[in-house]
Amino acid sequence: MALYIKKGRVIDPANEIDEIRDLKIDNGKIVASGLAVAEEATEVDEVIDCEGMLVIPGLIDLHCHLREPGGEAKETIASGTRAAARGGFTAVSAMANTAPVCDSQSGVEFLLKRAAETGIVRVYPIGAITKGLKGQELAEMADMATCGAIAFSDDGKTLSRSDLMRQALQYAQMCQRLIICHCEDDDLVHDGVMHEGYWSTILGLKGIPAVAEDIIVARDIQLAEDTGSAVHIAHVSTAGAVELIRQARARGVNVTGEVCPHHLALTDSAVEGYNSSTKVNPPLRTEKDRQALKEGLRDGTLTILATDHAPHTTEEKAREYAYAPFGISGLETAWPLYWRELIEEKVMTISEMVASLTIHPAKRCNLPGGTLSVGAPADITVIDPNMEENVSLEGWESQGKNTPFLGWTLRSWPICTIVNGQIVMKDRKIVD
Ligand SMILES: NC(=O)N[C@@H](CC(=O)O)C(=O)O
Ligand SMILES: [Zn+2]
Ligand SMILES: [Zn+2]
Repeated sequence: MALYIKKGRVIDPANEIDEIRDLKIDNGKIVASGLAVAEEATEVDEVIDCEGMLVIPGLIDLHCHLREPGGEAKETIASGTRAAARGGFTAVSAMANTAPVCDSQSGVEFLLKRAAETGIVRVYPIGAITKGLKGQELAEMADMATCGAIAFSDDGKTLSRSDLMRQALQYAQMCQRLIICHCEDDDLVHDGVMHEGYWSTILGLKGIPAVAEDIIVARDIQLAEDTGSAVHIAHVSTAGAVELIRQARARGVNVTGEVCPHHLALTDSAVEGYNSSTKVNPPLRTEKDRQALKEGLRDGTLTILATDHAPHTTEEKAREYAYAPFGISGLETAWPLYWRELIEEKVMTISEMVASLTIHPAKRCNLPGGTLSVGAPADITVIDPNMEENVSLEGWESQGKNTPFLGWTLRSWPICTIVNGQIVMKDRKIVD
């Protein structure tokens, strides 16, 4: 039995395709792509009529937190990958800040094994840079790379010691892996809980200055330049960081940066009301920063869109603002938020936005997928660009209900997610 995707607007940036086409899927692969391919379908085949829909490569999230092992009350690989599928993602990479930390071969193997047993989208492990994320001793990076770690990051924490970051960059280059940097100077962050500025003063909350981010972004760029290694800046949130990345790229440093939906859609004014769902690392910044992120995406300084999906329990987020954990549950609202901020605001073309969620992250980490080429794995997402939906917890798959977007009416939603030729989400519901 084959699966046909009929008459969708196929957008495949890697192949410079943007036209109405059919796709044929068989044995987990795209086997044909063209104008009247679906006409050969017989009764035994399945045909999805996609008139008026966008058919794009499955979305790839380079930055999410699945919490398993150790944080199963917040999320599991099962619930997190269901949230991913509902959000149109066919692959996610899982950060290492679990308990225990994913800092060894057994950690990577555990993740891959659990993902094979319970995950419904592809899961790629990111190994820790330092043992236990403690920032004191390098983890066994080469071992982890051999058994499947696609990149290394101490995300959740800044690696303060520049000597270790330098060594990590050298090792990562040897094992042809990317270092992903969480950039916040710990001393400047201190016990801040939101962006330092007008709103932190008004609200009486301790601030995190923008320069806390800029300073570490500058350091990591300098270290990447010094070692000739590749570096990727996670969750870029400040105008200063965008400018540093722009200048570094112009002089040939191998640096990329990613942007998260919440930093595009919200500013620090959203903290008014003390909704702890707005508490995130790095914090929501100012309008000037938000516009700088958009300009960075527009001019190609920032090439990757990621969610930084960071689920927490309702109990933890119910604490007072200062004591609630940082993080936003982002997989299920990412696409329509990007759409609102980047397409409706005419920052990027649809094809450019799709590239930032597919071929760019795939290429950066040497992952399969990211295209709709004949012969490629059939990881495909179908989007209804006109569907309007209110963000609500009805049908929400992530265990983390910590979203600041409840009640927002958003347009353009994923309606079908196909992983390796299998339909895992249809009509906004997981196919069990
Ligand atoms: N982004 C967040 O606010 N939180 C992340 C950690 C991180 O991405 O730095 C988490 O693990 O909860
Ligand atoms: Zn981080
Ligand atoms: Zn993160």
